[in-house]
Amino acid sequence: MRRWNGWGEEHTEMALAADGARFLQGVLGDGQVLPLASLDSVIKQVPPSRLPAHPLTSCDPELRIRHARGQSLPDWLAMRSGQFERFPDAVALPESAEQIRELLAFAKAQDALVIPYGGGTSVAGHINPPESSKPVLTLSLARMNRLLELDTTSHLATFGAGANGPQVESQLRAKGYRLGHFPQSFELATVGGWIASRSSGQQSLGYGRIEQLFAGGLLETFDGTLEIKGFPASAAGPDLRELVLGSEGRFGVLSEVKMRVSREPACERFYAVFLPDWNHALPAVRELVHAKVPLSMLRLSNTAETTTQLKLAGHPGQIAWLERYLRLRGISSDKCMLLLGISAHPKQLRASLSQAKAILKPHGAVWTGTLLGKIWERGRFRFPYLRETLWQAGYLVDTLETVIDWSGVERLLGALEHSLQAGLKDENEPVHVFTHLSHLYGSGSSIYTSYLFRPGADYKTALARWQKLKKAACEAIVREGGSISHHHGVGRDHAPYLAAEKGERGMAVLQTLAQHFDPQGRLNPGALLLDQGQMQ
Ligand SMILES: Cc1cc2nc3c(=O)[nH]c(=O)nc-3n(C[C@H](O)[C@H](O)[C@H](O)COP(=O)(O)OP(=O)(O)OC[C@H]3O[C@@H](n4cnc5c(N)ncnc54)[C@H](O)[C@@H]3O)c2cc1C
Repeated sequence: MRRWNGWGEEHTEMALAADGARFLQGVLGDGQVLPLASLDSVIKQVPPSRLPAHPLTSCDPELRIRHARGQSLPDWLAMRSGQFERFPDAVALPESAEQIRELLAFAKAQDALVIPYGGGTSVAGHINPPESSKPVLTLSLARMNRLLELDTTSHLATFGAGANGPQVESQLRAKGYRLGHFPQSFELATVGGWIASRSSGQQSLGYGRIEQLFAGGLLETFDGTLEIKGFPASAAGPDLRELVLGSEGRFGVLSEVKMRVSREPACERFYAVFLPDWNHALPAVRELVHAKVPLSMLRLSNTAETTTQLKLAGHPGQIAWLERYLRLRGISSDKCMLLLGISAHPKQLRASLSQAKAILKPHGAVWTGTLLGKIWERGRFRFPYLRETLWQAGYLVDTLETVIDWSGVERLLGALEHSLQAGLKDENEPVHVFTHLSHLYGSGSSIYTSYLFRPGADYKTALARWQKLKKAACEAIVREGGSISHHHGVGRDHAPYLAAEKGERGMAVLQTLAQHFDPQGRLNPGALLLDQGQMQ
């Protein structure tokens, strides 16, 4: 059973090693555990639905609770305190495009708002019912999760847009294929949600971001179905796929999506490499991407993240042994860990490996084989469960991400980390901050920063601390010329910062598109674009 107030399956946990707990206590002080509201107490708060009964909708209070919030930190604070503020009035779980169209017609007739819902893993307030006098219908794609067609000649797979990561990959694997989109939220996030919020998977270096994987599909709108035909490439004017990518449920509901798939790789390995410090590590990874070495993943942790990861990993004996070995090889406390993935035929794997080794050697790299890579691979979708463990230990964790050209990476990273480290100085409260680069391009890189802090005495303090940190970090991103999101999307939390990136004319184009698809502003208002009330 999925947790109603947090991440993932109820009985899955990720332990925090004693060494890790001591480390956190050292950097942040004693944890502060906040009390949890019970599901029963929240069920009692759910108001009567403002929507009439419909055969395709349910007003069950628990279902409404389970679709009321995503996975951002303020969502967690709302769910755990029981202060949800708002719930959808009804939830629908359509099984076909026809039913989606019927539900859109119902919403129109009832003057209701509609929130398309994939896996509900948004970390930017995408799927939270907005404050409105109108009733809210949340439309979950969870039942539209099948592989509908696999064209093995063209390597194209058509899915129901509600298929989540395991459903996508297990149906493809049975036929020897792979999509290769592995966001950390893989367990719950859906292919429709990936497209609608421009997601990026951990192996985007090899498989591409979602925009490279999305070939076409069907968008159900108030005006009928928009069919986006997929071609390998086309010069026939602007590409309509771009209307859907990042549309965040504002223009319509994706019912079917056609994805570019590959054969399962014959061989896949993840290697851990250590570099002496950030000044050696950054040019090293830049050189790797500029040389276009066929790799499927690069993930470079800065010194603070490397230290934190090794402390939280458990196995202190093995880590001490690793650190002794690295010291002997000239790598000490400033070290940066690089995880490098290759997914290929064994011959290609050997060639990529030797090319990567030749490039990294002059930068002082020490290779430690595949053991740490295997540990990472086994736990890659379990890390989100650590958030639960940290909560229980009395610490909050959140992440921020952005992207910028290589010439700005160091500057933006420094400003972002500083904004967070200094963010609670007025309360004399420490914030533990660390960063990695995990989506690298010829022209630049994403920057992914995690920050841990204590909630304070109550939920109000916790939320105020988060708001302060988030604002400082978003302002630093905008000031330094980064994008407000590399892969989490805009949602409601980042919407105030979008205009800085798109400019006045760009925003006008997006508003016009929203107006075209949804003249009455029913589809997910407040996400992506600030709506009239919020702009005043
Ligand atoms: C622990 C954790 C780790 C994460 N790691 C990553 C990561 O590595 N990479 C990454 O890219 N993101 C990551 N995310 C963010 C999140 O998983 C992504 O934004 C994901 O793409 C959301 O997919 P979803 O199916 O859960 O969509 P939802 O959260 O349900 O919805 C997101 C947006 O898409 C719209 N939408 C959803 N389905 C449809 C549809 N069928 N038609 C039209 N609109 C639709 C919604 O209206 C909403 O605006 C992470 C989140 C968490 C909690």
